[in-house]
Amino acid sequence: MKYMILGTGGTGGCIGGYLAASGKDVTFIARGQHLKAMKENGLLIHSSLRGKIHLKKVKAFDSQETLEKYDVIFVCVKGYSLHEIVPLIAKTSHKKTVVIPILNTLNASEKLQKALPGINVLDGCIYVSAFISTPGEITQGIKIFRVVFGPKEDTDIDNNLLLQIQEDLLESGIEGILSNNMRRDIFKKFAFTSACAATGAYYDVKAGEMQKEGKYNNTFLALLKELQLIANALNIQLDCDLIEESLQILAGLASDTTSSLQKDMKLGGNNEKSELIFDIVRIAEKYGVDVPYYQKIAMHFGYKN
Ligand SMILES: NC(=O)C1=CN([C@@H]2O[C@H](COP(=O)(O)OP(=O)(O)OC[C@H]3O[C@@H](n4cnc5c(N)ncnc54)[C@H](OP(=O)(O)O)[C@@H]3O)[C@@H](O)[C@H]2O)C=CC1
Ligand SMILES: CC(C)(CO)C(=O)C(=O)O
Repeated sequence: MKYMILGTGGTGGCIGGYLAASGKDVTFIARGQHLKAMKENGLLIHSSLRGKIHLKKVKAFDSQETLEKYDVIFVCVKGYSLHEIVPLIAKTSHKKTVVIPILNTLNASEKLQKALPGINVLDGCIYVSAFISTPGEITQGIKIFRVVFGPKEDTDIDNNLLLQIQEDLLESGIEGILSNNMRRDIFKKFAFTSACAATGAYYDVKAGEMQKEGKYNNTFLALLKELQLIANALNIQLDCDLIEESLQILAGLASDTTSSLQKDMKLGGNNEKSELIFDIVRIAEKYGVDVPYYQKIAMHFGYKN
């Protein structure tokens, strides 16, 4: 099975790095200094789970260089880069290729499917904390590494292929979960990240501050309560207590963790505030749900209705 990692950043570097380290056929798509470093020295992952993973030689290309077709494409770019990678997916897919977006957004899969009719786009999400620490190197910071994926409702995808992907993930040391309710699972993962990233970015605090009782933790909880109302409005049946589950994930983060939203805001370029914060306000407006905490944070970051 041939895997392509479309976007070798924090998430893609970890998925592809683990798969390649266990002998799977992986091609990495990257660009800039990071790609240059990978071509010269391979990929180095500093992992809290596995120690150092050093792949001395990797198949790394930019989006123009790769001409092959792949069986599985993990889409691991930020929400704001999604539109630019569509031609590459179209070029590198065959009839049975499955595309698995793992982004922290509620509708990445729908957007891709709309732009790529005839290609099998699954739903996916990821539990990991990782970032490019220097070109060619990824730092992975928590002990959870889980990829949840599955077909969208009412689609017909070869189940053996999905089971094979799950087996490959498990063999590589990634907790691969094949789900038959991705609407629920994406919302659960999104909810944690959205509340965590919105709180962290608004107050400019690290996970350790949010873990303690007090103002930051209260905001995190208030956002989660609003997300529960959004889930109700969208008719998403959660199989857990959103607050309990999110508190558990928060407790597992290293105290110096900041979300990728916060990191991107500090860098001053593009960021995912539209997907992670504004989208909730948009949904709330559409369904008439009261979300004062999201509203306040969205306005602070420039949301205009
Ligand atoms: N990092 C984390 O811990 C987690 C992230 N997520 C989510 O996963 C998604 C991916 O995040 P993350 O891995 O952090 O993102 P990163 O920014 O670390 O990685 C994405 C990489 O893809 C590259 N890229 C984008 N477009 C192209 C292109 N056309 N050709 C080649 N390379 C390209 C980017 O390059 P460039 O920088 O030049 O744009 C970047 O290196 C986001 O939705 C995020 O919210 C979910 C859970 C945890
Ligand atoms: C888990 C968390 C909040 C931190 O890495 C994340 O998902 C992100 O960075 O987007």
